[in-house]
Amino acid sequence: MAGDQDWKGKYFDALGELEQLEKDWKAREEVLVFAVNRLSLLGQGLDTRLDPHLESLRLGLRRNQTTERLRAELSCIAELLDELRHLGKSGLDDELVHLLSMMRLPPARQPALDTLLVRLRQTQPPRGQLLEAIAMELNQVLLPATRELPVPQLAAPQAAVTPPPGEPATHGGRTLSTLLERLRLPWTPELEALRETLRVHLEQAMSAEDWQAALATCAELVNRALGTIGGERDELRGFLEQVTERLAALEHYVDGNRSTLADARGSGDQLQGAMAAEMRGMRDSIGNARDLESLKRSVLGHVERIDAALQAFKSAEEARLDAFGVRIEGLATQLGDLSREAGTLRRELAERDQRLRSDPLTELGNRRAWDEALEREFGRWVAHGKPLTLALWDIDWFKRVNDQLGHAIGDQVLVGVARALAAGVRAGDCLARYGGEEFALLLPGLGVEEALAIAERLRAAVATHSIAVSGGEVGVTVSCGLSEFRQGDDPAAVFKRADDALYAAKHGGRNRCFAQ
Ligand SMILES: Nc1nc2c(ncn2[C@@H]2O[C@H](COP(=O)(O)OP(=O)(O)OP(=O)(O)O)[C@@H](O)[C@H]2O)c(=O)[nH]1
Repeated sequence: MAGDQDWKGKYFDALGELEQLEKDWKAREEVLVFAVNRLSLLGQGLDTRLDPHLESLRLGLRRNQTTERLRAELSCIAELLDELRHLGKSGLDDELVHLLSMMRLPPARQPALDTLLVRLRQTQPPRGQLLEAIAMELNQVLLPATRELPVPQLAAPQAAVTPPPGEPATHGGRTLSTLLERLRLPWTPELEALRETLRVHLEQAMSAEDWQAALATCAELVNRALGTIGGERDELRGFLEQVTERLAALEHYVDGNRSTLADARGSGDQLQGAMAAEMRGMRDSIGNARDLESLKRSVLGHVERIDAALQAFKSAEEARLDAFGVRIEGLATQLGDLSREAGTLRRELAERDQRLRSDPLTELGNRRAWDEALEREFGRWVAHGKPLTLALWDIDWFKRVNDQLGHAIGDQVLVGVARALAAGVRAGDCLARYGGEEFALLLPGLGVEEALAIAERLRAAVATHSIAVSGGEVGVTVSCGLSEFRQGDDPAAVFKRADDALYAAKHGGRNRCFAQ
């Protein structure tokens, strides 16, 4: 009996343990299903090939599909992830390094680039400093005239390429985007538009084919920029050759006139000599005259010779004056041509200058105009110490506008916001399109309190007026971050504070202005 009791006790103990184990397994399974669900949501958007498998995995878990089917789905996902890891970590970086190593710089600069590339190959991301050094090397070659200019302080490179939620940018995308921004190429509006398109692509997750296309666009961008530099150099060389020719012609005229003057002086001396001789002859004739008749003849002879000498001098002088007139006329034509050409060139340069500094879509100043204005106003602030405030604007939920209404309407909204902001600032304030849907404003002479009041007015103006777009109206809001220049600040520090304030405004609910 006692043995029976033992056996029963053990049986119930074992049953209890089994029940406990089953509960533990159930709990663990729930945790695992939850974790797989979350991880698959996180992975969504990484790659278009991966998305259907992740979705099917989530569905399978929800519908309690067989372990076999779940395992098959998981092995597909693992394979794709392996492929993506390879592409993201090495393939893309290799392509970037390959692209850089394809660039041929002048012999004096090539070794420096080679050394940097060797270091780039040996360094793990993030490699911002190395890329900055490479960008500087390329800048030195591309625009020697700007060698002494500092590399622009990219106040918020991360922000500029932060991927939109749900579309994570790869590390390589950010790297390439940052590198492009730091290159001091002659960004014509056309090239800027191309760079912006590329940047928007780089912000999104891309397949291997997309990468190839993006790198090809990148190479094309650099080549076209180099072409622009070459074209401008040729144009300038042509103009200088023309000016040199005209100067040579002017020199020729000056020489011609100098010899004309020398000739005139020579024939004047000749005339004077001839007249003096005739006068002496006349005086002698008068002294020696024996009768009136011979005196008359002799004097007449002298007078006729004097007259002939004068006539000769006069006609030589007239010929000289005619030649001189022709020369002067030629000279005037040459000078007229030169001054017309200089005027055309001046106008073309001014137009090109304007194009280089303006954003073709919104017609506000572009990033280049902004960088220059910031440098200029910072210099004034250092010199005079009058208040200076910087404001950054960003359209709220702009991605939704693009997603729901299309990029063309998105562009019209951008223009509408730019106009609303421009309408509310003074002529001396520098308003520029900093990038994508971001605007930057400099308010010279205003402290943060006054600037905040203006920003509030602008924010309210955008929020209360719909923007007319093709086929209707769209209402958007903007957020703004402001910061005033303080003792010891440099532009990058102020930009960073304004950007932080903008971030706070976004996270504080959007459609608001914050100052820091
Ligand atoms: N139509 C158009 N869209 C642009 C242009 N430049 C940038 N964008 C888009 O602007 C959107 C910015 O989106 P996000 O950075 O996610 O920000 P958001 O949707 O405005 O959201 P919050 O800033 O957080 O309020 C991206 O979808 C870009 O593709 C442009 O020139 N034209």
